[in-house]
Amino acid sequence: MPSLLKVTNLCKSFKQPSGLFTTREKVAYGPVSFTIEAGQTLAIVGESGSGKSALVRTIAGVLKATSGEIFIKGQPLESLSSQQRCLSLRMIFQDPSSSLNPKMTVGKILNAPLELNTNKNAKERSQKIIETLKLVGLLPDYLAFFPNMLSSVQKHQVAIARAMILDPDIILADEILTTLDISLRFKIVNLLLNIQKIKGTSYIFVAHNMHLVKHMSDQIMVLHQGKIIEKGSTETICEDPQQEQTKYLLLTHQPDYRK
Ligand SMILES: Nc1ncnc2c1ncn2[C@@H]1O[C@H](COP(=O)(O)OP(=O)(O)OP(=O)(O)O)[C@@H](O)[C@H]1O
Repeated sequence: MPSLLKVTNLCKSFKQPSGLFTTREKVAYGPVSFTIEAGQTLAIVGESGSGKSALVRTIAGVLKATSGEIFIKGQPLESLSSQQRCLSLRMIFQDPSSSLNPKMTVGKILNAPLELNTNKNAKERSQKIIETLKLVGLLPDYLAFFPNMLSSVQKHQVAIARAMILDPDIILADEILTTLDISLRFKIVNLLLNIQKIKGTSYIFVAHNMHLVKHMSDQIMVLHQGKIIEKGSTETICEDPQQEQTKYLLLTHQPDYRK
């Protein structure tokens, strides 16, 4: 049976000006290969500029890969319609304060993907919206709220609801916890773990905080200057890191780390 997500030799480079009339290729990451199965969580970690965001943005379809392939359940991602992609993969962006349209109510924000990607009628959409709000721990009262009426954690809950409303197989989350303080981070992590238990969703997480990564991921992939320098089960990577960069990441986020 094919893997839920298979990434093969994926590369991304950007053209950058190097003189008045010349450009040069700047490699953001690659070649990168990995697989993820249903219900698993992969954490992508690495120092700033190592290519984490560019990688998840490519998988989400926001960036076009320079080379390499992405397969969902054995099918090339490019062969899927935009509707099929949305039903397979949804992205949660870094800062919900800027990714939620301030002019739309929570109800409209959650209705939009259903209207665009499903054949549900108004009643079915309304039921799905209420069910999804419940899944993320919000009451139906929030349907009429605008984003500026929500606390930062509630904005995260709505961003997660917007990603979950189509019941995707995979959620891509790019440093979604950085704007929250530590207790709220754990609230959101626990919410995501609970959703995973109920729905079997797979997550790909870009994260800096190794403590949270340890708490919620099954696999860790460490990027350094666009290359995978270490990859394995969370337990193995955290207990026996092989690379200096991995040890440094663990050291900076785990005061009790002694290796
Ligand atoms: N749109 C772009 N145009 C040109 N170069 C880019 C672009 N986006 C990213 N890069 C470059 O690609 C490399 C990887 O960037 P990326 O944002 O993926 O790193 P990151 O690991 O997510 O960093 P951070 O943790 O700071 O978000 C960097 O050198 C960056 O300057």
